[in-house]
Amino acid sequence: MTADLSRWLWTAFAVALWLALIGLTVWRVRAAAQKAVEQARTLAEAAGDDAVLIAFASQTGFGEELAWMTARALGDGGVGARPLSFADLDLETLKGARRLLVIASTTGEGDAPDSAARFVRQVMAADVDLSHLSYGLLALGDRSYDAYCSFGHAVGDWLERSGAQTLFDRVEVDNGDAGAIRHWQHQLNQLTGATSAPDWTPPAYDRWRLVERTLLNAGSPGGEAYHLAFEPIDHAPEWAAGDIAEVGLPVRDGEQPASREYSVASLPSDGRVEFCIRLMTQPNGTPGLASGWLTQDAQIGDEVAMRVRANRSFHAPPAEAPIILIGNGTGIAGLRGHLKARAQFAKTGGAWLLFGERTRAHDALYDADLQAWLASGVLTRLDRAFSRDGGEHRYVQSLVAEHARPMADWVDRGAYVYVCGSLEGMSKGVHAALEAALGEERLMRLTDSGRYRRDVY
Ligand SMILES: Cc1cc2nc3c(=O)[nH]c(=O)nc-3n(C[C@H](O)[C@H](O)[C@H](O)COP(=O)(O)O)c2cc1C
Repeated sequence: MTADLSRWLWTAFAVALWLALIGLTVWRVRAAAQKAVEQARTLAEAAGDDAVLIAFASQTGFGEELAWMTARALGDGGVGARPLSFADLDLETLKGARRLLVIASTTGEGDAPDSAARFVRQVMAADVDLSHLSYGLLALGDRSYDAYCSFGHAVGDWLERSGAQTLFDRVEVDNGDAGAIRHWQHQLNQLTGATSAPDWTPPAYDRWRLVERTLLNAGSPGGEAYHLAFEPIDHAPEWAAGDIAEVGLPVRDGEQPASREYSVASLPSDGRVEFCIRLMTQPNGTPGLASGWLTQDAQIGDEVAMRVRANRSFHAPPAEAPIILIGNGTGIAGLRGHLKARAQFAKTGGAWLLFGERTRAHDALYDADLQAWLASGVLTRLDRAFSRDGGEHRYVQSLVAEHARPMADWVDRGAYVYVCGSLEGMSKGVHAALEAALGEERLMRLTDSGRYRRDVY
């Protein structure tokens, strides 16, 4: 065999292997999505007319997960259940139900999750008679926010005004508190008559190993941002771009700190979970509990308890649709996951990234990846704003305003808009800039149809 022929054969073999890997990944993602749909259909079919309607409004997937656990618990107790997102909930469905369980998270500053925006505008604004309905309410929130559980309470107050009867007192869950969730489960047992249903155990963490930690922004005027990578020890779970990882922290001063959530910046085909984490500082100058541990104290090779959880409202749009990705700082993590996912398709509808950070010299996070994706056509367009490079402070929202025309064109061509990053520093400004660029009405329609999605913190 000549050297040329053998080189050709090796290249053909490598390309075939690469295509097979892509095919396998696409098949796996489709199979997982199909399984979720089938599960929903089976539950709904088994539910019958007297099913308990479980309406969930979730921004980052926790409420949705609890909705499915609730449906399973009712099913195990012999009571049919039908989980339904607020995105698909209408008055007719409520009129047709006799018993309703609402699982409602609060996001933003006391706001409804995006999936519930249409319901709030169109259904909750009206005076309706729901006196035939009995309901229970699980309100998810976090006491560190001023408007604690306020969307859950808004739904509860509206149901009261509409004449619905309570099945039991509202249950509030502060930051995933296990005790409150157990209380909800006991209320479910009352509904099913079960006496011995096991408590929902806290979700099992998998064992992962920290294998890489790289400082991404040496010399930056901002806080240090790190790229971290973890490899699974026992088994490799499946997940999709947009998903979130929940990290269990070690016990500190005899107390178990609440877990922390991070957007996953990699795909299962990478064989590792990757994050982009900023080292936070507390008001007294000491490092943040979770970010300090992950970026400073944990050593390469250390074991970390973690589970990856679905964040369906930030999953990818169809590959053939254009996507506009908007973010700042460590928000690049979730967006990088989406670009990696797009890179697995031979043909896509195009991707445009608008990103904001402090300096071009030190904070052009994942620049090598972005340049490679620009060169390969995965990324169609890249616009970055660096706020500390001198002159006027330009942020990512400034980019949205500057490029309002092409942005509207992309949306006309069916683009989805994904926003990932800080709530305070970015998402409110980006929202206002999008409203100005696209018009309030159009942005509302995008939200209602699931084409405007946010993963902000
Ligand atoms: C960006 C952001 C804003 C939030 N705002 C509030 C709030 O105003 N009031 C509140 O009680 N909880 C707030 N929370 C806490 C969430 O309601 C809580 O984490 C909940 O468990 C999330 O559930 P989900 O995953 O179903 O969206 C906020 C969380 C995030 C990430």
